[in-house]
Amino acid sequence: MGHHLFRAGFATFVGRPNVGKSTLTNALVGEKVAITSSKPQTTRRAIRGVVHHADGQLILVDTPGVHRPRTLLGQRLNDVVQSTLGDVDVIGFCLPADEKLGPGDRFINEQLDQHPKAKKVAIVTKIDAAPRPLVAERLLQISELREWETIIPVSAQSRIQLDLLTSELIKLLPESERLYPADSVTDEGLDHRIAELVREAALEGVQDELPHSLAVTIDDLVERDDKELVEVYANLWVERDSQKGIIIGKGGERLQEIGARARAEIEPLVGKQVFLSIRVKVAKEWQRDPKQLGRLGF
Ligand SMILES: Nc1nc2c(ncn2[C@@H]2O[C@H](COP(=O)(O)OP(=O)(O)OP(=O)(O)O)[C@@H](O)[C@H]2O)c(=O)[nH]1
Repeated sequence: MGHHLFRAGFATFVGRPNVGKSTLTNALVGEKVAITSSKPQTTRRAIRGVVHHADGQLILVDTPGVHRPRTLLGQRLNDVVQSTLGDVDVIGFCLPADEKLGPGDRFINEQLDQHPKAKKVAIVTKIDAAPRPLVAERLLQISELREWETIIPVSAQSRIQLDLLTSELIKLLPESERLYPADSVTDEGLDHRIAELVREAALEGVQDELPHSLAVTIDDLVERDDKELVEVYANLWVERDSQKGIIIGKGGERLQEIGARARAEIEPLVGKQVFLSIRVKVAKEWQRDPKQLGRLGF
């Protein structure tokens, strides 16, 4: 083979909550957490990860779940989604193999019409969780939604067709030199990564109602000169006093568990020992209040 085209560009995954976007992103990027200080001038978007491939560089951009907004938070998230979608080379619409096409999917599909420049790929997720005939039926239904560049069935969990997905996505990117150095995986801010890890730790094992009412902010990150230690001061926001009780637990037991779990994830990330302080605070009805939302970074 002679001349070898290199491609690079941006893609984002959209889809209803829980269809497997995060799992797929992590599976493609290959590392859950990796930090690099390099920041190309090409983008201000939230980079979730960079997939390096012989033929190109696929930069995955984060989008919060597109859904029908019920609260102000939902509305804000949708605005973020819209501005991200206007900006990427490829949109991967994730639809789970093990669930029927629903009004939520059709709503998102209609939203995609507003972004004619982006190439659209249907990604059928979780094919390990559905019998073959059902996957086939789903593929047919999805093919009727619109003219896709391609439709690719995958399983992030069982690592089925992930390489194919990567190379198909790269084929749709513009010809370009590398946009990121070859060793970078993600450049998301350290504060943000840490906040996410605290949030994940807090969500482990809690019941349905709570997750949407949780937000984490980082007040301060202090790198100590006198020892190999980073001090992290985090706030964990809930909406109601009752939720505060649930998070803290009897005698503070749950909060301690959350801290220990989060610390175990943060330490490899910063490469040092971590002192983690988590304060649980109540921001009443924060999902509906613009001032609070601003403060929590939405
Ligand atoms: N069987 C199976 N389950 C999967 C697969 N990928 C993800 N899941 C599960 O589906 C659930 C949702 O996955 P996420 O990756 O969090 O979904 P998401 O679309 O990022 O969800 P939001 O963050 O709410 O938008 C989790 O319980 C995953 O373990 C897969 O390939 N196969």
